[in-house]
Amino acid sequence: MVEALKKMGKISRKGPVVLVIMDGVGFGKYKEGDAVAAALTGNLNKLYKAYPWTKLKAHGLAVGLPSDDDMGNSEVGHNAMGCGRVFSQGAKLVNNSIDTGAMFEGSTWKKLVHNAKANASSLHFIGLLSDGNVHSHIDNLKAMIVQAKKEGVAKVRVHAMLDGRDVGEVSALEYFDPFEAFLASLNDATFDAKIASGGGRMVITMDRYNANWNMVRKGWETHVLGEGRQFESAHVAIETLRKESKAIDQDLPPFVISKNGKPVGTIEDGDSVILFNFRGDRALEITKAFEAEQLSEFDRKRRPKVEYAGMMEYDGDLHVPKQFLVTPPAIDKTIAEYLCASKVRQFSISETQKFGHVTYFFNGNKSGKFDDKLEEYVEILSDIVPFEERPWMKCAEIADRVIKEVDSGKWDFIKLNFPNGDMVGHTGNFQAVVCSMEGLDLQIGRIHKAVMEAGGVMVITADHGNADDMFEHGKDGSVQYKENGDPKSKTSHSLNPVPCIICDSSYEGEYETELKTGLGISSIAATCMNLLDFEAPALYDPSIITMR
Ligand SMILES: O=C(O)[C@@H](CO)OP(=O)(O)O
Ligand SMILES: [Mn+2]
Ligand SMILES: [Mn+2]
Repeated sequence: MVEALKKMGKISRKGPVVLVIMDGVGFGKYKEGDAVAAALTGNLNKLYKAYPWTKLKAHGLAVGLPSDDDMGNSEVGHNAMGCGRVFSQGAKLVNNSIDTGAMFEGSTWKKLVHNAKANASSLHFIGLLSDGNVHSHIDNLKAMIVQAKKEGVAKVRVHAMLDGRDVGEVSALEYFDPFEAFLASLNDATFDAKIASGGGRMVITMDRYNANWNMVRKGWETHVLGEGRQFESAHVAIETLRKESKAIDQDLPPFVISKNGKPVGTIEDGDSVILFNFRGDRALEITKAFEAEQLSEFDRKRRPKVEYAGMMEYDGDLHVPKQFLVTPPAIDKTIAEYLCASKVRQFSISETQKFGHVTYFFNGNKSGKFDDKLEEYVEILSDIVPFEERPWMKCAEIADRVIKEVDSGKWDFIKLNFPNGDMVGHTGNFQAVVCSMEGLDLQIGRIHKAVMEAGGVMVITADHGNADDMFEHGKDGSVQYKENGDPKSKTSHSLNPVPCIICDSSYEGEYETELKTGLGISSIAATCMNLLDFEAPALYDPSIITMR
């Protein structure tokens, strides 16, 4: 338990502190492909003119990733904002665990390897095959396979999702081809490793926040049951399905690798299974499908009795999965916990696609509340559509509810996430992203008006960039083009900084109008505490405002 925060006695205001997180909206580095700059955002433009604002770092070391070459993502971004400081994140912890050999000394690894050897059964790996380092890294997988062979496992099967969302939108063969060659180089009389199934990450297995369990059902059928369209290799599957479906990697239909009509790697009783993704949001549902005694979300048809482990513990409240390879960052003393201890009434909202971001990620990957009486979480149901077809998503519905809650006077701290810049940004469709930003801007204007009328303060920021960087650029900064002359779309997050605008309805000179520079998004937590008239805990990264 944390202690109540100390009141500063410097700020008194009628209305709430409203933290608006514009997911995936940064400051573009290049003019071309910056959909944030290209959009008509009259409201944001006005706010930049009227209020103090600064830029915050949202990638790499500033959010606990291994290096400044790593783009930010929602997990590490919301963790940082929610706990006020920076923890070494999954990507880094898994690297360390493999480099030091700690993973292979651990009881979970030993148990799964022993199980596969004792039963002369298969060790399966399920996960995202790329070096995106948001959910997984291919090098981790390779290290585990090499080690499995060394320890005498005879049969390895890999169930691999195509990425195209944290890496180039049609880059899958850059990972799959060398990976198949890597497996071939390991195979000999004692060892047999193969890719057994796969598909686009937005089609199978990696759903999140219960948005679309059909994806998990399809993943189960593909990986576990071996049901689906058969191909002789992942390479052939990807080439064929690309030609037929015209889909980019993340949307490629599922495939099963077979020999003589028989899938090469269904998951059977006695097998061991490792989900090698380290990030939890898109790992929880498939984990539930393996672990739950009863599953109401879909009919598994057959549930093999396996030893199942995740790369990490994905939910620190519910302790899911039961077994994992690497201990997650010990994120504690979050802003929500401090605010509950200080009797601050808090309201959190987003639509399904980002609901867990302002709850589970914000609370350090814990799904529960700290205090039911002080906190309310609201989820607006997301549409199940390609978001380039509905780029406004549910931003108006989120704003409607936020305005209602601001008007109610019930809350001291309101936080919300608008998914538009990110979810539409990932589609790579420039026009749709511009539209998403314009839709979002209208809602920012509405919320701003309500907060000002209520005598509150609105803090506008983001967890990382995406919409600000929609074209591929070469090393020299030039736009990369496709054969047909269109710019190559960039579907992944950017390395760009994000805004922090402080729109204070009742500013009376309590703090300097010049905001600090050079800080990261972890400073959002202390800033919100100050705006609520609390001293931030000494262990938190500095506030963006300097109190007078
Ligand atoms: O969609 C996701 O899972 C990631 C990208 O891999 O995006 P975000 O971190 O914004 O949730
Ligand atoms: Mn995000
Ligand atoms: Mn994203």
